[in-house]
Amino acid sequence: MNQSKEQRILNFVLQNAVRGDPCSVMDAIDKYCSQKEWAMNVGNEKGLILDKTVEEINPSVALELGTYCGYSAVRIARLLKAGARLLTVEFNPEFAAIAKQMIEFAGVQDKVKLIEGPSEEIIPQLKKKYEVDTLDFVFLDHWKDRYTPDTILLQECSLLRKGSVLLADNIIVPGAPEFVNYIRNNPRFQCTNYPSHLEYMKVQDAMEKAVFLG
Ligand SMILES: O=C(c1ccccc1)c1ccc(O)c(O)c1[N+](=O)[O-]
Ligand SMILES: [Mg+2]
Repeated sequence: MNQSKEQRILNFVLQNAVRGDPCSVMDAIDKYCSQKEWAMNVGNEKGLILDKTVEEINPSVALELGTYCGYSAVRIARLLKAGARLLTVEFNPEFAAIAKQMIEFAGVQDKVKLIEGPSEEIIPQLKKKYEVDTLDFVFLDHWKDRYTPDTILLQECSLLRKGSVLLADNIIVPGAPEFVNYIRNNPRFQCTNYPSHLEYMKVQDAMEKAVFLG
């Protein structure tokens, strides 16, 4: 049966990266997706914004919405301190299966909990089922029309605390205009925009950071 693009990305990583070396995994994905087949990984340019945000926060508990092939999960997990953890949520079972292998090959599986299912079902389970008190960092990179309802749901579930940081990908392309309107006009968030480019393309994109003020 024809392989999926995501399987071809994983195969390229398995053949070209170094097991247990997260940076080699990120580099292999970026090389394949810039030279062979475009894919919706956050990429290196926006990835550096993600890195700086994670390093500033040094989170104990981080949440990612939208795992895809695991590129940003590997990127985030490699920066986490001992004992810190990333919960990453993926709705698509095929993507989740690829991401699981990618995370394990990169050697960051002990820091990452991959949860398969819709974000609107998983978020209300985080406290009791996944033993989360509050989230220090949330990376939003899933369906763009879920950014706003899931941000509201995080608040309703008391998962944000004063200083919790949200970072949202794709503010321009594909775009999340409803989320931008919601978050920038909400007095409970302090927002910062980071202009960048769509992964592997010369197309304007941006990330939005939103600090929860409590
Ligand atoms: O929505 C798409 C998309 C739309 C159409 C075709 C391919 C991808 C997309 C594009 C770039 C992203 O960085 C990203 O996170 C996504 N996404 O689905 O979450
Ligand atoms: Mg994205």
